[in-house]
Amino acid sequence: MKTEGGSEEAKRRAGERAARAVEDGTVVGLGTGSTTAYAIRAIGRAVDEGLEVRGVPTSFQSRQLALEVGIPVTELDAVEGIDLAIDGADQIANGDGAGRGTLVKGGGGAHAREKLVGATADRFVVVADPSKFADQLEHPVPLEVLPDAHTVVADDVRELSGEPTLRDAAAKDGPVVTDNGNLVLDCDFGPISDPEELAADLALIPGVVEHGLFVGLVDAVYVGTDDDVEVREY
Ligand SMILES: O=C[C@H](O)[C@H](O)[C@H](O)COP(=O)(O)O
Repeated sequence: MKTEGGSEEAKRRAGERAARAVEDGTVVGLGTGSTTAYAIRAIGRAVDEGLEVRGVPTSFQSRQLALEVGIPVTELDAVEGIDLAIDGADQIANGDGAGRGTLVKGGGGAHAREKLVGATADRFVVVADPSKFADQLEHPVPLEVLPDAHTVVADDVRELSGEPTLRDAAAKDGPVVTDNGNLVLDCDFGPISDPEELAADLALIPGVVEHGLFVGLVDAVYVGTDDDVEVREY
């Protein structure tokens, strides 16, 4: 479930700036989405100029793009670690209190692999435009769920005062099916006062493969605007 984003110029600046942080001889996590795509293309150009990297894609989309631009791709279980992961976000908490730097991800349904790769990385950098920030998270939280679990998970979400919606596919009848063969429930909890507590509650629901709240994972956010990039360390 995607919300309206910022300008392409802002996304491009954020993505290309993050790509400059990729060092020679490293393994880089390749996130998913329109902002990260600018980073992947920039890494591809650097590879053309001699940069040696291996990319661990987080989705079919990022793998396809990496292959298209010439980044050698590998898998998480074929590397000893990830030096840097670059990824986008659907919403970022910028308040000073609990939950600062917490993300909602999964607008493209890729958050399970994105969390795995981001959590594995020595440094996890998010690329975004200013429209992604909020004082308090309120973006619906995507849950990747086992296909036959969607009704019971939806009931559990309602018990947590959330409103679940099975994500429909745009160019196919029926629901979105993730790269892992699962379904997605977009769960509206309204303003989320305690993201850490909600993340813990969601993680305990049987049938939930992964939820889209990223708590305590991000190291920095590169915020692109139409004429600059601000780096916010967390
Ligand atoms: O599943 C998709 C991801 O979490 C994306 O990183 C997120 O939706 C942000 O994408 P975009 O940069 O296109 O706004």
